Amino acid sequence: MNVTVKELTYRIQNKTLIEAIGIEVREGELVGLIGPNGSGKSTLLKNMYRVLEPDKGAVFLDQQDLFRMSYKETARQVAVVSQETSVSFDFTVKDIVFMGRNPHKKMFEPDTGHDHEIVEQALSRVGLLDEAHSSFSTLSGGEKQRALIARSLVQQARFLILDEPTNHLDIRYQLQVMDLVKELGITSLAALHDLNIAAFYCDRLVVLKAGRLVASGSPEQVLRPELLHDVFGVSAEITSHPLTGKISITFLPESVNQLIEGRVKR
Ligand SMILES: Nc1ncnc2c1ncn2[C@@H]1O[C@H](COP(=O)(O)OP(=O)(O)OP(=O)(O)O)[C@@H](O)[C@H]1O
Repeated sequence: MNVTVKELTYRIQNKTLIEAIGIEVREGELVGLIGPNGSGKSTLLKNMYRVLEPDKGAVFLDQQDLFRMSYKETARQVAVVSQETSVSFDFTVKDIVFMGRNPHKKMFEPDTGHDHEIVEQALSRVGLLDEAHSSFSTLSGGEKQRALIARSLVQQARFLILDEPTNHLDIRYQLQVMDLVKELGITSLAALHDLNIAAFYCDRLVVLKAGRLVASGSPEQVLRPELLHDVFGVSAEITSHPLTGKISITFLPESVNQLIEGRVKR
């Protein structure tokens, strides 16, 4: 699925949180949405998964206008994995994953063997088959995210939105979740804070600053020291990693920066 965002603007109480954002996520791409705290990443994504209603602009899923679709149809096309993973009731992992079947069913329609098969396949794919009957709330953060990814798999959505999916996860689970997302190959847009992870996994990056799009392109094109300084207010050295060939960013704290400048002057 190709996703096109056109001139998306969202205001609240006369404050413009995102303004005229235009981005494209092409079939099978993983696009990273980066930007400092408060730059509008979650607001943009919430407009795209219809928790918020934009003031202006459009989103097209292939040729279909997202804002003209029913919510049920939207749920068949768009899956969301966000960082908020608490649930109010004591659901099992399997219950949570089963919820992904809802947009495909009528009210009170019983689950079929086909539904069970799809759910078990998804649990197996994310490595949680053994946890199927465990309580969701007892899972580790990484396992919860994997369960939510399994839910989006059974949803059979063609566009995956991830809002800081690796937040609060330790590095092993961060890599595991990103490996999984990459391996799925679903057209995906992910808000990410870790720029090295974004550089490693994403096909392209889009950068927000104060609600506006300020750059987009491959990680190599986007992650330049000048941009990091301008957008995040930090100094950084960018190298190409000898093993992975990917961009690697070393952030330089102000104290180190002063030391380097001092040496250069001497
Ligand atoms: N309901 C609201 N009313 C007023 N301002 C809001 C509201 N929701 C968000 N904001 C403001 O909009 C801006 C963008 O917030 P948003 O959560 O989209 O940023 P973000 O880039 O996802 O940030 P973070 O990286 O911290 O998660 C922030 O300044 C935030 O305070």
